[in-house]
Amino acid sequence: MKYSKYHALGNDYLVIAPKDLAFKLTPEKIQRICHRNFGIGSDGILFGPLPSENAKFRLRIFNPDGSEAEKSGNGLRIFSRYLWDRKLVGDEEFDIETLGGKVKACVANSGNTVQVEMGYVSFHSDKIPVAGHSREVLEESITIEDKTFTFCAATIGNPHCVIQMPEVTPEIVKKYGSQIEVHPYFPNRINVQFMKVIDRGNIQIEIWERGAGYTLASGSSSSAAAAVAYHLGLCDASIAVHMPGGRIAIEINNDFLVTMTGAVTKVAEGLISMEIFEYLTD
Ligand SMILES: N[C@H](CCC[C@H](N)C(=O)O)C(=O)O
Repeated sequence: MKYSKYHALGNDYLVIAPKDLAFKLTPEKIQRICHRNFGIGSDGILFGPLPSENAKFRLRIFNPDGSEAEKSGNGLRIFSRYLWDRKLVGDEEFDIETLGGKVKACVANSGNTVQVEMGYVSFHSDKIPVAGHSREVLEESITIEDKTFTFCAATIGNPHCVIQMPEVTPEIVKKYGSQIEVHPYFPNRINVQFMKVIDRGNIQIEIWERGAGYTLASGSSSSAAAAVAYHLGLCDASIAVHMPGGRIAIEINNDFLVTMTGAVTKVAEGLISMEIFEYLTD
């Protein structure tokens, strides 16, 4: 079965087109395809283009644990580049329907840069969701083991927990991220970012993704963390988000409409052998 592999600042995805699908994409098969040793290896699968009633294309996004995500910023940049590589789009703006809403995308710089209008960020508990009474989730407390953190929560279609720290490291996000991801506060689980505000135009984040674990970059995490920093008055409306895999440019308007611009790199095209699914029950 054909696939294309791309990465966006080290957050890598496989694109599988419905026309090439040779079997039902079950969670077990997705886990196997994404496995770094027993499969191709990736931070997720982008399944599309699918038909849509209200956009030019529709995209389904799967995490390596087999769960489906409402949105993926890096995934949307990669999918946009895939469409451009196949001449299904040119340099014009086009829209893509996702589970977490419709976005607008545009490919530039000979396919190496993609801009996506990601949608509006909300901090409201009912939309994220976060357990408890209806409110904006800003500067609340969460205790994991011996540590109590102050966090803000946001959604840009998918949910995010943003924790501001004076310094951030991979170690801290790997130590606490997996427990925050599945904390009872978050009925749909949650993506986690530890954020350092460098100055009014720059933040640094370390990321633990829902359904994927530690990743080198994340577009929706960049959007959510930047929106939190802006909402808290710590940053201006144009923010560079620095991650281990590289940098994403975020623009936020007064209504918290977020536009993300970042790189995409093509890695490979290939064929998935059915042998990798041996011993799977479904
Ligand atoms: N794991 C995320 C989806 C992928 C997000 C990330 N790769 C991005 O670039 O936004 C979730 O379950 O919401």
